[in-house]
Amino acid sequence: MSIGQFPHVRPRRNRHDRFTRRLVSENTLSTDNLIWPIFVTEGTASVTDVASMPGVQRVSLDRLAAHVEPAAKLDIPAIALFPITPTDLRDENGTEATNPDNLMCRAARLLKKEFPQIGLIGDVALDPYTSHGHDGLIENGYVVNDPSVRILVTQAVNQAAAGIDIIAPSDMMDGRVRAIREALDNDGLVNTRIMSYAAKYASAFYGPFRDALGSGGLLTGDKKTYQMDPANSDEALREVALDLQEGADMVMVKPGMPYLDIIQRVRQEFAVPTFAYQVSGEYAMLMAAIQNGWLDRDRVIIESLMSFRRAGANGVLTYFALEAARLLRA
Ligand SMILES: NCc1[nH]cc(CCC(=O)O)c1CC(=O)O
Ligand SMILES: [Mg+2]
Repeated sequence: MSIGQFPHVRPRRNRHDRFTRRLVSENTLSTDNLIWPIFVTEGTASVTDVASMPGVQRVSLDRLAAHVEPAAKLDIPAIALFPITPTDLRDENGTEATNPDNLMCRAARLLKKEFPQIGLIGDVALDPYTSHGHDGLIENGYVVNDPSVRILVTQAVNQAAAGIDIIAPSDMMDGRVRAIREALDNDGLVNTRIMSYAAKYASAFYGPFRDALGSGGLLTGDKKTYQMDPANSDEALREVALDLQEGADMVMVKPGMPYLDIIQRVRQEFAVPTFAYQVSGEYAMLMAAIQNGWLDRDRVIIESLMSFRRAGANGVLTYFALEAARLLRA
């Protein structure tokens, strides 16, 4: 490959100046790679801060268009919606998940009308709606699979009918991708895409998100009987293979930076559209250091997002999406 060793070979030559660095650069990060997660809440004229996620807010529907406007201006391709359900609307069975007029569906209808060009990604799982904070139904202390899937299917079809373009099941029940695909197709929603949270780990990095949703305090026990063990890697490939067989159009690995190895393996093995979620805890960690002046904000945002691209991700769900898009435009 090379003609010999130092002093003939000097890798620093290709870093000598900006033009050469540009020419030899192997990966790119652009606004095309960004998906912005958004928290929506009931009520009016309500914009509240998420304490553990500085800069992230929960917004009521009357404020949603104004909130999303900057993303439209920056040409961010898609946003991911997460509804916050008031405690009195939560129950054991997550009934509100199947209400065709729930907050998520209303948000979808509103945004489709206001910003038809922005892709809408809908989270499908029961945790925003259950009194126990789990992603599925509980029987005898166990999150049961098949009955949960039946509810997720209704939830997904309602979301798609309301204008969600990409259904993103984050629940980790077995077989839900096939069940959702069949139900969508039966309803003629053949172009609704599915981005499955295929390899989702039982992670401590979701803490701030559960604060944002108000499901953290409600959660009984942990999610280890359905989310993956952080020790496992081969299992992620089996999970992804199954979701692809079941009809997933895109797959996701979550969390992000602590799982770059998984992203890389998935991308190399399957060569399908692969997404990463830079989750709430990663955001909180970076923001805490940024706010202390310990990390350079602009550089660490771009570097952290570039790491996903290097690992092989097509795109990243990131709470930094607006900031990143601004930096990339500058
Ligand atoms: N269906 C739950 C869900 N969907 C997205 C996140 C986490 C996102 C984040 O931490 O930013 C979670 C948390 C969980 O599994 O408890
Ligand atoms: Mg699975």
